[in-house]
Amino acid sequence: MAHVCKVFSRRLSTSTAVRSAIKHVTVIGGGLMGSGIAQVAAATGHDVIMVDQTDDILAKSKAAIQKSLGRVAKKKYADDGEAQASFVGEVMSRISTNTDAVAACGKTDLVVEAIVENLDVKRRLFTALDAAAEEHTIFASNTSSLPIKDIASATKRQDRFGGLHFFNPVPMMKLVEVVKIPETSNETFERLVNLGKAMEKTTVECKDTPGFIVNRLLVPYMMEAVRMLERGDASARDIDTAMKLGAGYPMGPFELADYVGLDTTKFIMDGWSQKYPDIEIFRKSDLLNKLVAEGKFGRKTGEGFYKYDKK
Ligand SMILES: CCCCCCCC(=O)CC(=O)SCCNC(=O)CCNC(=O)[C@H](O)C(C)(C)COP(=O)(O)OP(=O)(O)OC[C@H]1O[C@@H](n2cnc3c(N)ncnc32)[C@H](O)[C@@H]1OP(=O)(O)O
Ligand SMILES: NC(=O)C1=CN([C@@H]2O[C@H](COP(=O)(O)OP(=O)(O)OC[C@H]3O[C@@H](n4cnc5c(N)ncnc54)[C@H](O)[C@@H]3O)[C@@H](O)[C@H]2O)C=CC1
Repeated sequence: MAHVCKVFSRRLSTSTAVRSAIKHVTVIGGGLMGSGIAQVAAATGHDVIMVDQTDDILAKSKAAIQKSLGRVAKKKYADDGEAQASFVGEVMSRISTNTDAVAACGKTDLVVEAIVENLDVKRRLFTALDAAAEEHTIFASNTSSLPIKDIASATKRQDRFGGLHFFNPVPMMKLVEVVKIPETSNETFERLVNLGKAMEKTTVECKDTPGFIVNRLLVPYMMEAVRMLERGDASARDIDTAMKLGAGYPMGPFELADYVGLDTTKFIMDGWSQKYPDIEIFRKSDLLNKLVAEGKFGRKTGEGFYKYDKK
């Protein structure tokens, strides 16, 4: 056991060496992204509070984190069950939960928001948090598609506001886009970049342009795949196979859309089609809208473009 603890604390001290000034992180939203962000922040030595709307949701988020940590631990401590359990236990002990976002951000260095992709809901949340958080607390949004400035302007701390855009699944994807608005101070930006590094991610700097870097390229690609399917040019399965074997993508566009969530994909498309009515590729998709109306959100509900076994 002592050996295990030594191995684990050595691993932690490596991340501590590049640890930013941010030690305590509050993650709002315990869904796909929030639970991943909370997991990786805790696994790299940060104390974390994860917030969601109900205790039930939070219990599911913690179970998802525990499962994902188990997969990470298996790789990290191959044949050592005790070391695996110790790793999972240590990381889990750094994550507490709360259903009250305002209370959870009273004493924290950073709030990372990962709630539903809706501007009004995000703005309302941040206005409430702004009044409760300490002066030094930095706010960040994990939004996929909304302008950071439109969210930040709901607060009086735009100099301490930025975008921290993680990728799904957060424990596996190595990138974080760090987004600056003109008001973001250099110190805030530096602390966000340092946090990304402390979380063992590669960071890239982005201006607050639609979709930042990855989604500005990924969303048109994925929507063109949906148009191909709607036109009957090829089946979803063949388009996915073609992009995996012909372009080297780990998932085809339909597998990826189901993985991201068709509800989130629709939120992004609704926002962009309203904002950019003249851009053909952002036009709403009848097929996507139909699937979402039928409650087929992808993997999370057991069906999207494909059907999945419910685990
Ligand atoms: C139209 C608008 C839409 C726009 C949406 C925008 C959304 C955004 O804002 C931005 C985004 O995040 S876009 C999504 C970006 N993510 C991707 O592109 C993921 C692509 N897929 C992959 O990389 C792999 O399939 C993946 C890594 C996921 C899984 O790998 P495999 O396919 O090989 O499957 P597995 O065999 O299950 O896993 C391989 C290894 O990875 C480990 N692993 C997977 N998931 C994990 C998780 N959640 N937690 C911990 N470990 C995990 C797994 O253990 C396995 O490792 P080995 O033991 O070595 O095999
Ligand atoms: N799904 C993906 O692949 C990616 C999503 N994003 C972005 O991350 C954010 C979250 O997306 P997901 O995690 O996929 O969504 P999700 O639907 O899995 O999770 C959202 C969570 O937020 C909670 N929530 C909603 N309103 C709340 C509030 N006012 N207070 C506290 N909790 C609240 C919900 O109960 C839910 O558990 C969105 O802005 C999305 O665009 C960013 C990168 C990738």
